[in-house]
Amino acid sequence: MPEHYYSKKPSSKSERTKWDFVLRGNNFTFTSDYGVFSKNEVDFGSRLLVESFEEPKVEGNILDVGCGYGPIGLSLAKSFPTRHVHMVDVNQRAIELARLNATNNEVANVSVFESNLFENVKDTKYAAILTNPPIRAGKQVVHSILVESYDYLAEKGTLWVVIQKKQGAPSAMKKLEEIFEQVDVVKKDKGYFILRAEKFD
Ligand SMILES: C[S@@+](CC[C@H](N)C(=O)[O-])C[C@H]1O[C@@H](n2cnc3c(N)ncnc32)[C@H](O)[C@@H]1O
Repeated sequence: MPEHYYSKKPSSKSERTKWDFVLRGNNFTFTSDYGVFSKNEVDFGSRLLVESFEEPKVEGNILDVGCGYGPIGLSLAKSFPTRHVHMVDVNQRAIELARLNATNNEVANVSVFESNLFENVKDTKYAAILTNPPIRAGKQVVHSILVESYDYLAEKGTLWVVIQKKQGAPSAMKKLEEIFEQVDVVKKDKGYFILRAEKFD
């Protein structure tokens, strides 16, 4: 069986790497590894997503779906210290690294837990949900994240998605428009789209 970054228990050898990266004006030292998405630097799409993100108008926690080693959730937790950020992933190696990165970067307002999609997510009133979705897991998984997010958002809560045009941005946009009251492309850069969907009721 080929190894994927979205395996529950990656079997690839472990060889951690550590590097510095600035997100939203804050310095981070990240540890990543084989068997997780983006081993050597923060993915361009993830960076575009966090740099485009605007603080939600409503009270509430923030959720990062498919957190990997943690760049999205940790950068938002650092930017918005009064909010709590939940970070979930199906990949146990990613969860372990996200926890380590939270500790090493002194980010305390996060909870990192294992979840297949929203399976273990209990909060249903998130102010914002962000995702750089697992394209390689298939369109069904990606669209499940988009569709199910609606039920986990507070009224006026927003879903933020980064997706490349060639990897399905137009169909993701169409799917979001079927469910959300307001959907916008807030940024386009190098073929990456940042989609923002708002729930009104
Ligand atoms: C494109 S990567 C983004 C990782 C990380 N957010 C980043 O910016 O580097 C997508 C992530 O989704 C996770 N994933 C895949 N299938 C999932 C599922 N069914 N439920 C939760 N997470 C999943 C993968 O393990 C991977 O970490």
